Amino acid sequence: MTEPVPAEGEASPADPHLAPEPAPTGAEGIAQLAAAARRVVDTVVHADPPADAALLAAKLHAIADEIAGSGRISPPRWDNPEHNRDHNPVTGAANPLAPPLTVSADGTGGVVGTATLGFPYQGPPGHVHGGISALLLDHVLGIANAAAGHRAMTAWLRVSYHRPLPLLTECTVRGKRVSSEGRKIRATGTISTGHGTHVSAEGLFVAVRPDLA
Ligand SMILES: CCCCCCCC(=O)SCCNC(=O)CCNC(=O)[C@H](O)C(C)(C)COP(=O)(O)OP(=O)(O)OC[C@H]1O[C@@H](n2cnc3c(N)ncnc32)[C@H](O)[C@@H]1OP(=O)(O)O
Repeated sequence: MTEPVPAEGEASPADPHLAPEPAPTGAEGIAQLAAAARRVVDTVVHADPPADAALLAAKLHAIADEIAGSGRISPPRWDNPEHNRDHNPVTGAANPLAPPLTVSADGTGGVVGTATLGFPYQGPPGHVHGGISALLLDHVLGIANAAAGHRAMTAWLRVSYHRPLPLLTECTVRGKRVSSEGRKIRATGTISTGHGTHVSAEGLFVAVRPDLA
């Protein structure tokens, strides 16, 4: 018996990017979609303009329409930490904009995460955009505060760029709450690689008012 031949444009069952396993549900399914979307973004940033760009764009729009057809989640709220965790632009597995950075406790009261940033995050050639470094630090300092029991918003963040942060190199992002005084919390953090510290930051965070939290 001959194998059915996929129609033109239809993925072959041997396509390595198709998951033949049981369909994932919930957060796992969204994370899988986000990972695929992240790969599309990375590929588009790299690509020479393909001859059939308009056709490919139409296919991507059709996929987006199909995904949108499954409905939209309700707006995020402070009291839904899972949503905030999964959808944020730094560690959010459900957010294609997130590298994503994976963060855990560092055993000394702070938090630590690692990520390897690719071309979508490029600023100076071959290096990470400074605004992206600030984003990573802002968020990781926020997680450090949350881990220390403070749900807080950034009032100010001072970022120092010591040396360019290379793309495609695993970097380590650390954050730690250093003090708190009433609702005001101070935290510091760094981004480093095997070559040392590339970026450091200190910030003032203000605990979310109880009527908003
Ligand atoms: C785990 C999840 C991690 C998520 C991390 C995400 C980090 C973020 O991106 S947060 C988003 C960016 N930040 C923002 O949008 C914040 C916008 N600003 C605000 O909402 C408010 O100005 C806010 C919350 C900072 C402070 O407002 P409010 O809650 O009314 O506090 P307020 O009474 O004005 O000030 C409290 C104290 O902080 C001080 N303060 C407030 N803002 C500042 C500031 N910018 N600089 C210095 N001090 C400040 C005040 O002087 C006051 O001090 P004191 O108690 O000694 O008199």
